[in-house]
Order: sequence, then structure tokens, then C-alpha cells
Amino acid sequence: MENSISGGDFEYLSGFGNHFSSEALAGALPPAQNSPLVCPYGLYAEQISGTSFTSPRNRNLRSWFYRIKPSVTHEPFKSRIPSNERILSEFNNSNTSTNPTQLRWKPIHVPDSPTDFIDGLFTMCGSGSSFMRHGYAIHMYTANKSMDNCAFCNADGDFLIVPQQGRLLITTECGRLKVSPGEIAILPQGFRFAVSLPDGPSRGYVAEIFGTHFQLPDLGPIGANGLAAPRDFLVPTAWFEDKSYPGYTIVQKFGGELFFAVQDFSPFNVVAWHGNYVPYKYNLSKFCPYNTVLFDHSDPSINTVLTAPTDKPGVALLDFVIFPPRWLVAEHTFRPPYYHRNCMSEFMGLIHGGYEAKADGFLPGGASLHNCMTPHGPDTKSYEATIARGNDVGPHKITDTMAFMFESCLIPRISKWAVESPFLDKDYYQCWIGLRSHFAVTETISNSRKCQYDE
Ligand SMILES: O=C(O)Cc1cc(O)ccc1O
Ligand SMILES: [Fe+2]
Repeated sequence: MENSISGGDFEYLSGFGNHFSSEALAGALPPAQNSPLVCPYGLYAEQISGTSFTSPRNRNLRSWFYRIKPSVTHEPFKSRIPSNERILSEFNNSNTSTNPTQLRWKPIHVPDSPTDFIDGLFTMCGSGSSFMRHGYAIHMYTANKSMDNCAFCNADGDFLIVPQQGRLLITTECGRLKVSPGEIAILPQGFRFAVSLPDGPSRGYVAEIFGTHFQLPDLGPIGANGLAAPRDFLVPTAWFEDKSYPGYTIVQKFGGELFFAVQDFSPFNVVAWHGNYVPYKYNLSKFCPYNTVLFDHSDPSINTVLTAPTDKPGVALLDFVIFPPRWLVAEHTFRPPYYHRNCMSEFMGLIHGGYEAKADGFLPGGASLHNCMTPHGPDTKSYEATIARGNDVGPHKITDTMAFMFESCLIPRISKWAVESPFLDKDYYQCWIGLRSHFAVTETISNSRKCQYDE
């Protein structure tokens, strides 16, 4: 089932995992087969596969494009010199370091020099290898100019883009997506796309996954509804340009290296397409969050938007979790996140507003990494303020906030750029140093005796 949704001059199809079809010219889709001898309007048929041909049907992803010229019509790929060494797709001790310290970055400035989405993309951390088809990379981007006469193609994995500042107009082979801060976009492995910046300077976060794709989390006992609803995922409708573009460049990220190939036409020449391997976007404000309704703090997995699974049940290669505006109602409960150590590793970003566990220092456009088993939790100010408010707080709504977490079972190694960055907050540890002991032996003993014996 498909629905068409209009977003100004951008039209979308709605649904997650659907088999979609879209025509920019009526009759451009072959009616009864994928590869007719001659396609309508003299188009070329081309398939893009997002899973092996033989993947089980419920996981099989592929789409068919009907395009003016096939993608193969280009000069040979050449290594881009200088290559952008700020992008990594495998992580080992020759290119990254490991570090159990709590790490935090201040908001990263958008440079003054002309920088498009490709030039402005840099890896923060990651694990595994795109070659081995297992792992992920976490990147950030800062850009101030639209991609011009070029398209990007990531052969390594899927991008989940979280814009924090500035809208992105993303032209893809399936059509165009307008993505505002507060929305996310997924650009699956292999799709060609170009990013324009209608608002000027732009900044955001990118999670890249190797060897698998995002899916909606199971809802378990929550039931059939809640969290992200499938119908709120929006897929572009066919859009094409039939122009000659001398010197048009396809920049291909392959094994973390950038290659380029020149052609003389736009890659956005798909007049019609059908399939279930598609780019899409999602507005985080549509998310229906869940939480405790009586006592104690729920684990953040309760608000998972999308998950990239591993073969182990319940263990994610990468979960995308959000901390949206919501009511806090728990009684006799420490409401902010608990102090904890996690066998999973947690990378966090902030799209706007503040974050309940950090009174200072964690700012929109900044980031933090709490690696495997690294202790963390509310800073001193947040802890003291929570205790000072006491028990009679009543229902309280957290508003104007959108923090998120990329959480993984694979332990990230940290890029040179991230470690040497002037935006690294060297004093991060100080935010917990002031946590005082509130231990009072007499009171505690009398309380525990009371519980045990005085009932
Ligand atoms: O560390 C963090 O801030 C993320 C987080 C939030 C939460 O509410 C519970 C656990 C957790 O890791
Ligand atoms: Fe955490």
C-alpha cells in the first residue's frame, strides 16, 4: 500500500519497508516485467541491490531504476588526491586510538573556507570494517556550500544523517528529500546523492553501518503501536533532470577512500523506479515516546527509533535512540539518567535544547562518547539540583530538547581528528569531580534496621 504525501514542492510516499513505485512521467514504469527488451520512452533498466540476491524474502532489498543513461556510463574511477584522510571505514591501531576516558566535544565550528558535505565529513570514531561488512563509523559534518556538479556515492554502508543546523536538500536517484534539523535521513549503501544547503552553514551527525540495514525495533510487550510509526517514514517520489553536465563528478567512498569518476550527465536521470531499497526521512517530533508511569528510570532503549541488528538477538550493531520532549512522572525516583557502566558503547549528540543529565557543557552540535564500561551519569549540578527538588516534584514536562544516542555492541576506536580536535573538552571529567559523599552511617543503619526488623 502506498500513500502520497505532499511537502510543499516535495512529494513523498509513506511507509517503512514497503514496495514502492513512482513515475515522474506517466507510463515510464514497465507494466509487467523488470527488464523488457525495450523500456518505455527508451529508458535503460538498472537494478540496485541492498542485500545479496539470495537473502531471505523478508530481508531482501532491491529497487529498479528506469533511467535516461545507465550509471556505468562514466570514465574510470581515479583516486581523489589529496584523499580525505578524515574519513575512515575500518578501525585499527594504525589509524585510530582507543581510550576509556569519558570524552566530550564542544560544538564544532563550520569553517569559513568553501566546504561542501563531502569536504566537511570527518570520522569521530567507529569499529569493525566496511570490507568485512561488519561495523560502523560515526562521523560529523560541517558545511557551508552546496555540492556543485558532483554526487556522492557511499559503497561502504548506509548513512543515517542527523542534521543539527541548517536544512539539507538531498537529491537522490529516487527523488528529492528536504531534511530539516529535527528530521533524519537514511541514504542506503550505493545510492548516489547530492546535498544542497538552502540555509547556508550546516552541521550534523552521521552514523554509518556496514553490512546490514536499519529496521524498526520490535515492540515486544508495548504492543502493536508506539515509538516510530511506519507511516511516518517518507520516501521521495521520482524526479529527474535530462541535462548534459560536462565534467560531472561521481565521488565514490569505497573502503573509506574517496575515488572520482567523470561523466557528462546528471546521475539524477531516473524517470521512474520501483522497489523496497530506498532513501527515506523521518521527523523525530512524530515519535511516540514511552516511559515509566510509576517509579524508577526506564532504560533508554525504550525510545529506539531505528535499530541495525547483529546476528545475536537483542544485541545491536547500532541503535538510534532519542530523548524527546516528554512527561516525567515517576514517584520517589531519581528521574535523570542513573549512574551506570554499560557493556555497550554510547555516542551522544544534541540537536537542540539541553540534556537532563548535563547542566553545563553538553551543547547543541557537541558530542560525547562513553565507551564500553566507562562510568558516567548526571553531572554534579544536575545531581544536586535533583536532590534539592526532593520528592514532591509532581508531573514535569521536559520541553525544548532533542538529544540522541548511537549505541553499539562494538567498541569504538577514536579517530586522530577527534582526539586532537581543539573542540575536545579537556575538562569534561570535572563535571563529576564535585559529587560529594552523602554517606551517613547512623542514618543508613537505622533505616536499614528499620526495613529489616521493625516492620
Ligand atoms: O548516558 C546517557 O546519558 C544515556 C542514557 C540515558 C538514560 O536515560 C539511561 C541510560 C543511558 O545510558
Ligand atoms: Fe549512558
